[in-house]
Amino acid sequence: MSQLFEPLRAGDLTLRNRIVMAPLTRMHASPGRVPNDLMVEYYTQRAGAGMILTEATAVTPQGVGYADTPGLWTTEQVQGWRKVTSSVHQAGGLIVAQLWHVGRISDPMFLNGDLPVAPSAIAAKGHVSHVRPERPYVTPRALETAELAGVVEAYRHGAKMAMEAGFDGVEVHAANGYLLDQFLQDSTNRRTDAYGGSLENRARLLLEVVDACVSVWGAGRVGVHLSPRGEIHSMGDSDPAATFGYVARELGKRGIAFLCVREYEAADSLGPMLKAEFGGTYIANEGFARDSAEAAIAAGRADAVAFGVQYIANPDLARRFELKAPLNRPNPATFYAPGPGGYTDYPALAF
Ligand SMILES: C=C(C(=O)O)c1ccccc1
Repeated sequence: MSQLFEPLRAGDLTLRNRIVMAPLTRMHASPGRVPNDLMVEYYTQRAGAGMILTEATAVTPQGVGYADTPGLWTTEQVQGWRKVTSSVHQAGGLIVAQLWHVGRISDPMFLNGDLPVAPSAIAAKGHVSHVRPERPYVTPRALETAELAGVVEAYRHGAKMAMEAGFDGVEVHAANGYLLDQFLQDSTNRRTDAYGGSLENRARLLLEVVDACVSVWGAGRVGVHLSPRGEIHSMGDSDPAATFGYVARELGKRGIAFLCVREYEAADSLGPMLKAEFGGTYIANEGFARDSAEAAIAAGRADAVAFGVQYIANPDLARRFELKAPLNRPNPATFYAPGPGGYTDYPALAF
């Protein structure tokens, strides 16, 4: 019998199956970065997932880097997200907010002319054309040591806003070359204060943010997203196994609800080591299909698997997996397009 459809405890969260909706930035929030009715429909359609991890959601205006991505720092944004969470709950779903700060992956056009902030004044290479005007990344401003407590408080505020918005928990976005990942990896963090240099120092901001979220939610409703392979946004670390192994151990000591790792299914994945070091509920993300997810769970390689593109195109993915039904084909041309096309118009099974 496949374990994919068995319930799973992750801290204080109970997933009805092991099929997780991965965080998917789609840029469909209405102006003011407030979730709109289309987002309510989109997430409600996907409530059959064991757990929905929302698209990355900024905790502060300083942490924004793309047009129309949602926020979670104002009352209006809380009200918008509450429509999403209550509709997902009415459909029997579980939904966790992914808390985000893009750091250097921003631009003065999003920051009222200010420079993006980062651990060090090192610009990302290239540009992100598919979701932003074709402009090279600017060189960010290194955050002052005295500013870092304010960054932690922004995440604590976001965690509180997520609770007011009716979420079941929060996931700290520490992956994909955004702020917390920029502090963690030594290619982007050249600080000489207590937040740079040693592995412990580079992980300090992430762990202070996790502790702030735990102070709001309790450990049982806090997760973390990591991407040790570091390809995105010209990231890199001189010893990923040591860096991410340390973080996994520290998160395990805190007893948080889950660790979700963007690991692909590659043979050289750090996933098995990270799962062992963490010791808690481990969610593997990226590069899995139904059968390989089932095999990974059966082999004890993961407790659950997060699916991204498959959830874009298949609102009822969990049911399709259970019935071994064919999947809708995703259309990359509409991944970031406004409106219902490619967002809420993928069909569910008719029966
Ligand atoms: C939040 C994102 C991530 O985590 O990669 C993202 C942002 C823009 C486009 C795609 C994905």
